[in-house]
Amino acid sequence: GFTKIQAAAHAVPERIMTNDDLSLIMETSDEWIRSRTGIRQRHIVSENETTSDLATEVAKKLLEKSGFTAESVDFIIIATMTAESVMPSSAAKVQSNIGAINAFAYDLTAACSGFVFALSQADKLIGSGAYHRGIVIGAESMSKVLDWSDRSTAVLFGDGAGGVLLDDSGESPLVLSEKLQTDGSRAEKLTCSPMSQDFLKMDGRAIFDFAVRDVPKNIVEVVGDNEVDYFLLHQANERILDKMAKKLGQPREKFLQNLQNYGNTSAASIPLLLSEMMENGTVYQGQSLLITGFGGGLTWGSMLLHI
Ligand SMILES: O=C(O)C1CCN(c2ccc(-c3cc(CO)ccc3Cl)cn2)CC1
Repeated sequence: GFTKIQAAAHAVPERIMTNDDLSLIMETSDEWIRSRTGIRQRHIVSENETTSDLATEVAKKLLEKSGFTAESVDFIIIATMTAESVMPSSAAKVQSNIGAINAFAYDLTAACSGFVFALSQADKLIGSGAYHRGIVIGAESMSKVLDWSDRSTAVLFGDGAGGVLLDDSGESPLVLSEKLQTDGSRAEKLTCSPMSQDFLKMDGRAIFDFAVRDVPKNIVEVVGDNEVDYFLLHQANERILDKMAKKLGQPREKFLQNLQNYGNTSAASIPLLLSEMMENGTVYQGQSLLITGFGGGLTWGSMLLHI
């Protein structure tokens, strides 16, 4: 059968940092952050909490919600740019933590497009008939890779994880169309290399322009003349969502948003939004959703899903 989303789940660290909390440790203000980004607060991992811990929490919730056993899972893909170790991968740790003894597991890095790239791959693993059930998670502890002395980026990001459990029980295609893109020639505009002590750096103007110029073209191509119930875009900035809605000639309320509560959680932002919106009944089976990631690489990509 076709790929089907059997469950969605999310997990965020307990600790909350408000904009006012940030204004105590750096030259910023709640007014500036809210007016320029829409963000009001973000969740921050504790000292010994890792990306794998967040991903493990999501995986356990997915098994609980779906009722499937860990032994029945064939693969685990974690989209992350903040794995606490390269080897072993976060996915391998999650595999062990949940006892998914029959699953192969790997991490995928595509920055804020990671979840979309991973979901596309998972859809093909299942669509090929080679595998039947899998877990795809976006998980980040961005607070561990930020330059906390750079107020232009430190206020934008947050920690969290979200994911989906997929299997091959679908009666009709999940993915109606998709387009994944990369432009490595603009790689220097958004970088992060913790290994060489280089924390997150961003040319905000260049990335903002990239989001407003290149991403809408990708969305138009993927949507075609299909109806879309909701657009679940990477939760980077509220003003970008405003501009996207205008550029695409779609009602702003179709562009779901929770960045006010979590900040930009990179690869976790789309699955975190999807999980919350399914939990509160905004999103439900039978709807057409457009998911779009965009960020470092530069990478960007959309998938039109009939869930
Ligand atoms: O208004 C201002 O002065 C500033 C102008 C710059 N801003 C930006 C710029 C870029 C991003 C961003 C980041 C990523 C990385 O995940 C991906 C996608 C985007 Cl569009 C977020 N905020 C903040 C407000």
